[in-house]
Amino acid sequence: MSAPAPLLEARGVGKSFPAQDGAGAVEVLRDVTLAVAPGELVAVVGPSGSGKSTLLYCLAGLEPLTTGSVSVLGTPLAGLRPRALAALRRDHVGFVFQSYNLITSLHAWENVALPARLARGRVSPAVVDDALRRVGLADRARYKPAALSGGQQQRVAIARVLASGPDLVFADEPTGALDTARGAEVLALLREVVDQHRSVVMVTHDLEAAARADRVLVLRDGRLHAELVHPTAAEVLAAVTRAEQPGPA
Ligand SMILES: Nc1ncnc2c1ncn2[C@@H]1O[C@H](COP(=O)(O)OP(=O)(O)OP(=O)(O)O)[C@@H](O)[C@H]1O
Repeated sequence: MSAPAPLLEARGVGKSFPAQDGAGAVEVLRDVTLAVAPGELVAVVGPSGSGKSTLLYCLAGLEPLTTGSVSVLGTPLAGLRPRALAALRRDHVGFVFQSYNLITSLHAWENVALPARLARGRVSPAVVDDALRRVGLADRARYKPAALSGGQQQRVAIARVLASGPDLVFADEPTGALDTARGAEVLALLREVVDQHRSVVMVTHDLEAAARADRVLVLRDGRLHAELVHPTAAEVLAAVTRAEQPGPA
């Protein structure tokens, strides 16, 4: 039997930003090639500044690439007009981002309901209630984001993913603002997402979170430095420590 088509494919992705002193460009990602299959939970780890968040933004179509290509569900993002790109994200992609997150004027329940409503025109109230209950926030449904802690806002974002059921979820530090027990619950919910043949790509500094992934990609200076399959937390730590060492890769 042939392998399932990847939900996400990146080839030779490079990203440069203009240098802050105005002289030339800073190369942040170099030649990143990867594929994520349905049912995979992939973690991206690496030293601070190695390009993890930039990679996530590029893969999610939120940042234009300097070189290379990204395809989501077989559709190359570069060929899409802004409206088609927005529709692809709306219908198939979910985000758990600290800085691309909840709509401040809507309370938690409305934030959870919104993506499903936009994608399908309707949402079942019971599904929204259930998603909030599963992240432990049933009693905060009518709270606006400003009245929620950082960790609670992250959990609302997870509930939004549970309620809207996107094929591909990008998560930036999904356990970052949570204590160990809540972090473990969130990882269990992300595992449920991939068990439904969907995919999750998460950037994390949390070794225990990375050790719950099927695959861990280690970035160093904007390049893929190593790939670990079902590693332990100790193996992730060793790989990140190696990536932090100066000298040739
Ligand atoms: N908009 C931007 N303009 C210029 N440089 C940027 C921009 N965004 C990111 N960078 C640079 O790209 C590099 C990688 O940043 P990025 O946030 O992707 O790293 P990271 O691995 O996620 O870091 P951390 O673990 O500290 O969050 C950094 O040196 C950063 O200064």
